Amino acid sequence: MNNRIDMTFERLKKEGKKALIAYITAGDPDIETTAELIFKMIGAGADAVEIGVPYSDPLADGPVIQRASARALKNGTRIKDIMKIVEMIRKNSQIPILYLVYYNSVFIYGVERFMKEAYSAGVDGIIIPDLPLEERGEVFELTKKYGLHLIPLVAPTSHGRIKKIVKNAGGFVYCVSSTGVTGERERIETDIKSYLEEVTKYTGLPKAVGFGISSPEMARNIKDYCEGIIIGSAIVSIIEKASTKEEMLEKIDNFIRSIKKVL
Ligand SMILES: O=P(O)(O)OC[C@@H](O)[C@@H](O)c1c[nH]c2ccccc12
Repeated sequence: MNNRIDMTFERLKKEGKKALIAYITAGDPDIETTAELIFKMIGAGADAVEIGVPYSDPLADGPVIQRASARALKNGTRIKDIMKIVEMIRKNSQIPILYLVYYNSVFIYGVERFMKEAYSAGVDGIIIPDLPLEERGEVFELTKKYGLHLIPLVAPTSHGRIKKIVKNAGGFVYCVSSTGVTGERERIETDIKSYLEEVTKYTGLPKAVGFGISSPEMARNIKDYCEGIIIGSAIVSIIEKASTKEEMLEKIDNFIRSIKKVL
């Protein structure tokens, strides 16, 4: 197996560490800055990057990422530009790269064309939060054909469906910490320990937890039960609030370091 996602989780396991998967919306605030921010996150210790393809109706996203998507679309970000960012990162880094993309964007672009170009650019895995189960077979065949992992999402309410959801999955399982949309939460109400133990019954894949994690304390409380932490809105929020690019890059650097330190 030479998918970068698998290799990274294997390496971290040997080191006794957990993965930090950092999310960013492509094209927010603009495509060049997205590339710079990704390099900054890699330098600060992120173990994988999740690049969000902006979409007009991001139903799984809370207000912070919705606004990021709107900004990115407003300045004309296209899938082609995002593929170019990935190619650029690949010239300098072997970090695992994931796309977070809504099904409609993939469908309109052409499922096979999307997977083929993603693979050639250097993408390792795809997350499609709204992929209908009926379409999954075709999408899975194409991700497999191009050596990409299709990352499944499970929720604390998945229970009996977990087995079906993780079938054919590769890379890791995205364990949604709580029901609802993406975004920072003051605390996570789910009993993470028993939830993740339940997921472990159905799959030996690494588990990464996302939704609502925004501080080192929260990451520390969860990390013992999983193999990775995913952070999105807290990162996007720094990007949104910064008044200069320098401030943005510096704050992202500090934030990623502060989380990585506890993992
Ligand atoms: O933003 P949060 O709460 O830190 O959660 C991660 C999340 O942003 C990222 O993985 C993501 C962005 N958009 C999504 C849509 C569905 C599932 C997950 C996502």
